[in-house]
Amino acid sequence: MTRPLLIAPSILAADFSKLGEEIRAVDGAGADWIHIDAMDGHFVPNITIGPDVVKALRPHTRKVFDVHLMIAPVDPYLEAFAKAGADIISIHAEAGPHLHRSLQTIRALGKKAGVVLNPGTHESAIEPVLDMVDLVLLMTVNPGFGGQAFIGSVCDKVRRVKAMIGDRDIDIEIDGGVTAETAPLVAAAGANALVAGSATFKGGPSAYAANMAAIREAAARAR
Ligand SMILES: O=C(CO)[C@@H](O)[C@H](O)COP(=O)(O)O
Repeated sequence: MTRPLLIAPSILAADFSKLGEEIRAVDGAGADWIHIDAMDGHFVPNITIGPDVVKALRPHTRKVFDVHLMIAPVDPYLEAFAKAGADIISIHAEAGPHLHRSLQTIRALGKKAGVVLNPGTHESAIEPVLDMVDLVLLMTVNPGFGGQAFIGSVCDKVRRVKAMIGDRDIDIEIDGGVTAETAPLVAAAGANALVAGSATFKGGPSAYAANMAAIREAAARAR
């Protein structure tokens, strides 16, 4: 079965002085999911969005809130992000301390669970938890900042993860440096959900629809 192609603008690249407006703009411009990056200044060298901001943004769209937690340890924050309105909560395999327990908690909170791998982490780290997740997110940059260069060597890992997943009902999402030029590489390798920050938000609101359409069309041609 071919999974639907999904475009998830990362609001890390949006204008933080008007995040609600920005979310409404990408919603209207064709975003499938809204990707929200929560960074703790410890697991990654940047601090961004917490659950109170997610809660404040929730009324601005009915689209799926795809929340990527770059937090270690993450367990103390799962409930707060769930209550704030996250639909998918993704956590890093590298963040620990107990990946299996954290995924159990996310599912027990009634949310979809995602597991994330940094570019330098082998996919064997997630094999034992594949039956507990709805999403595998493969980073194509080292996490912490938007606007970094795409790491193409991750494409081989996308292929291997796709094979490992088999017929399980799991989306493969890519995050970092996704553009109309790099999207075909990961789509051809088997990814179906594409996070795009800089490539969506460049040029301001009047460009968002065309920016996302360019990524979507380039990826679709490569599948
Ligand atoms: O999680 C992260 C970075 O850690 C990403 O979601 C970035 O925000 C993607 O930004 P672009 O590379 O698309 O600008």
